[in-house]
Order: sequence, then C-alpha cells, then structure tokens
Amino acid sequence: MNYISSLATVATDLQPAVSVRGLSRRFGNGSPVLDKLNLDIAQGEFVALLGRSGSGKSTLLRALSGLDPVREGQISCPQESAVVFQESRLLPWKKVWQNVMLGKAGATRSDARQVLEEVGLGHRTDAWPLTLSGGEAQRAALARALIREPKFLMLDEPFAALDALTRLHMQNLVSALWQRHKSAVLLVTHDVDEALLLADRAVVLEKGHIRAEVSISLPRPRRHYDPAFVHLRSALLKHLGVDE
Ligand SMILES: Nc1ncnc2c1ncn2[C@@H]1O[C@H](COP(=O)(O)OP(=O)(O)OP(=O)(O)O)[C@@H](O)[C@H]1O
Repeated sequence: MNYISSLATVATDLQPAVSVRGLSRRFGNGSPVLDKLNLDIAQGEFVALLGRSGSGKSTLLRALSGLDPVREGQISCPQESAVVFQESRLLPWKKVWQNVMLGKAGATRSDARQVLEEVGLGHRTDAWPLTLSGGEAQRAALARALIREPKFLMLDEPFAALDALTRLHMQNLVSALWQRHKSAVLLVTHDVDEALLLADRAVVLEKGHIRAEVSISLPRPRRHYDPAFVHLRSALLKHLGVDE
C-alpha cells in the first residue's frame, strides 16, 4: 500500500470532491436543523466548519458520513471517506494494530504498522487501547481513518478532549498529513485558532444555514501572532457573534 503516491495527484482534479445540494434535516416537528444547505469542497481542500452549539455541524457530518440517511437534498461524496470523532472509539478488546486494520477490509498487519508509523505511534502497535494516553488514542483513530486512503476525511472535533499541548501536536500532525496527502478535509471545530491554523476556508453555520465563508489564504506554517492571522480571527469571531 502506498497512501502517499495514491493521493498525490488528487488535488489537480477540478471536480469538487464533495457536493451538498439542498440538504435539509428536521427532527420531529421542530424547525429544520439543516435548511436547504449547499456546500462544495474541492479536491484537496481543507474546510473548517464552525458555528455555535446546536447550529447543525454534527448533523451535517452525520449526513456526509452516511450515519444519517439523506431525506431531502443530495450529497455526492467519494466512497473512500473516513471519520474521526472526538472520542477514539477504539475496541478495548483488540490491540491497536487490530483496531487500525478494522478501518479497511482486507488491510494487513503491515498496512496497519505503516500507517501507525506515519501518525507517530509505531512504538505502540501492540498496545491495548486502554493503556494509551488521550493523544495516542486519537493518533490510533487517525490511523484507522488513514488506512482507508480516504479522498475525503471528516474530523468531528477530534482534539476537543485533549490538553492544550497535545492538541497543538495533533494539529501539527494533521497539517503535515494533509499537506502530504491532500485529501479533502472537513474539520468541525469550536476553536477559531484551530480553523485558522489548518484550513483553506472557514464555513460558519447558523441555524442550518451558511452564515459566512472566510477564505484563509495565509502561507503555512501559520503563526498566531501574524497580523493577517489576528485580522482573520477578529473577522471569524464577528461571524460567530463574538465581539472582542
Ligand atoms: N437525533 C436527534 N433528535 C432530535 N434532535 C436532534 C437530534 N440530533 C440533533 N438534534 C438537534 O439538532 C440541533 C443541531 O444539533 P447538532 O448536534 O448538529 O449541533 P452542533 O452544531 O454539532 O452542536 P455542538 O457544537 O454543540 O456539537 C440541536 O438543536 C440538536 O438538539
């Protein structure tokens, strides 16, 4: 398996990797949580999805990942998609490498080892999940997603439960992996700085609508103290209804 070379050409394709058209979702008789939503994600594009609690971020992700069937509207998504959640969701009775193998039918132990090396967990392949730290468990969850060689990677607040330092390490890891593989990424986050550090575009959801889209064309690696970064942070916070 060579994940690196298999995805290297994807970014040149002009077709969007992901297309959402007129997507609506309502629970019971309540008002729609997603309301005729349209969103495209280009091949190789990194999009951050922000919005207040209850704005519909996870509902959109559930629809994109197929966990919630589409009732109204259309979604076009690559078959090779994978999701990483806030919790690692590793099976405690299987070793780390076995959990990673579960990410893809037909994957071998050597595939699992290779992808674990790539996320910096090569030394823990034989460990039991309950002996991993929070950061290690998320690395394993990332490896289980990457073994699928996803053309579209969904990250649902994957670092929210981690301490600040581990979070920074994980952000750097995801940035490096994305720059190497260039799959399309949708990252759900509450953290404006995380969006600005990682994404090409931030999409702000409000009551199931896209309230704002902000293009983040800063060169990488990005620095919190860069004046352009600070300016974009203010703009994004304003879209989120926060006045500094
Ligand atoms: N299965 C469900 N049944 C009923 N209501 C639901 C269900 N799933 C989500 N909702 C409602 O839909 C709305 C949007 O939820 P969603 O989880 O998508 O928000 P979110 O933006 O991801 O929030 P958070 O940032 O807090 O995770 C909320 O009001 C939530 O209560």
